[in-house]
Amino acid sequence: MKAQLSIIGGGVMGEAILSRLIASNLYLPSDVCVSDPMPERRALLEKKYGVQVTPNNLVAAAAEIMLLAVKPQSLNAAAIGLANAPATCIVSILAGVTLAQLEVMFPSKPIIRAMPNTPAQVGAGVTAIAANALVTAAQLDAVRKIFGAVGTVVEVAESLMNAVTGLSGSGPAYVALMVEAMADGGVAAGLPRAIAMQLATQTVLGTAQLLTETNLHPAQLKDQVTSPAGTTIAAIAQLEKAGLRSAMIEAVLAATRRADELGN
Ligand SMILES: NC(=O)c1ccc[n+]([C@@H]2O[C@H](COP(=O)([O-])OP(=O)(O)OC[C@H]3O[C@@H](n4cnc5c(N)ncnc54)[C@H](O)[C@@H]3O)[C@@H](O)[C@H]2O)c1
Ligand code: PRO
Repeated sequence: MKAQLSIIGGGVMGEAILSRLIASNLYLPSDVCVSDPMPERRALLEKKYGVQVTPNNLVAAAAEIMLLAVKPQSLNAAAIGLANAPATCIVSILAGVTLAQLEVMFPSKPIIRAMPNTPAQVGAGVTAIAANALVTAAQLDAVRKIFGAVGTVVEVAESLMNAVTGLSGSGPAYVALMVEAMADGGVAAGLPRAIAMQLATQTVLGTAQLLTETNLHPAQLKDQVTSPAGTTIAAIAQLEKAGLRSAMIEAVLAATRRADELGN
């Protein structure tokens, strides 16, 4: 059952990446093997995507690219026996786990550390990647294509990967919290829940699109919305009083520190 790509851990992120790789035809289902100890996960992934599945990581590891998608806390258990696995290139999406740690587990292997995020499920993710010195240009290109199928890809110095984790890796949760709170505000002001959710999500989506397409600085965008003595400045005064900006900065820093801890 030699596969071109193996995914060790078929959970939320493993499936998010898998689903887009199959949908975009980058890999045929028969070229992918997913390893997971949970029979229900294996059954679901086999049925939904037609990929090979196995409970045995070593079987899955006989692939050209091995994507590690287990929790950092499961890495030691998952890596047992994989050090001499024939996979040519190893890709890890584990928060906090460094290239140096992976190089101890997988000596003399080309390794790429990556940090995607959950909008990958709809092809709108962003993934940062950092490669060790043994990765060839062809391998880097193949891994860029994998993450390109789930969104945009940026290359960063490995020293910045925990900051990436704190910002874009965990970021979808911050935005989801904000959408939920904005919708709650709308409901408090009398809107039906479904309409409040539609207005909140489309406002976030549209604002992100506007910033991306126009290259406007966020402060310019804010000024365009904010009329003198109008509604927006009344809201902004409340957000500043509640320390929204400082809370967001501290949140990203806390997540970055937690990624540091997960790597220790
Ligand atoms: N969820 C996110 O937003 C996100 C974003 C970027 C990176 N990550 C990283 O991706 C990794 C996976 O996160 P997730 O949210 O998909 O977790 P998850 O718990 O949904 O998936 C992990 C999967 O690994 C399987 N597993 C456990 N032990 C295993 C073993 N020994 N061998 C093989 N498989 C095993 C589990 O059964 C589970 O299906 C984490 O390291 C996390 O840091 C997650
Ligand atoms: N989810 C993982 C965590 O919370 C890593 C980034 C997003 O640890």
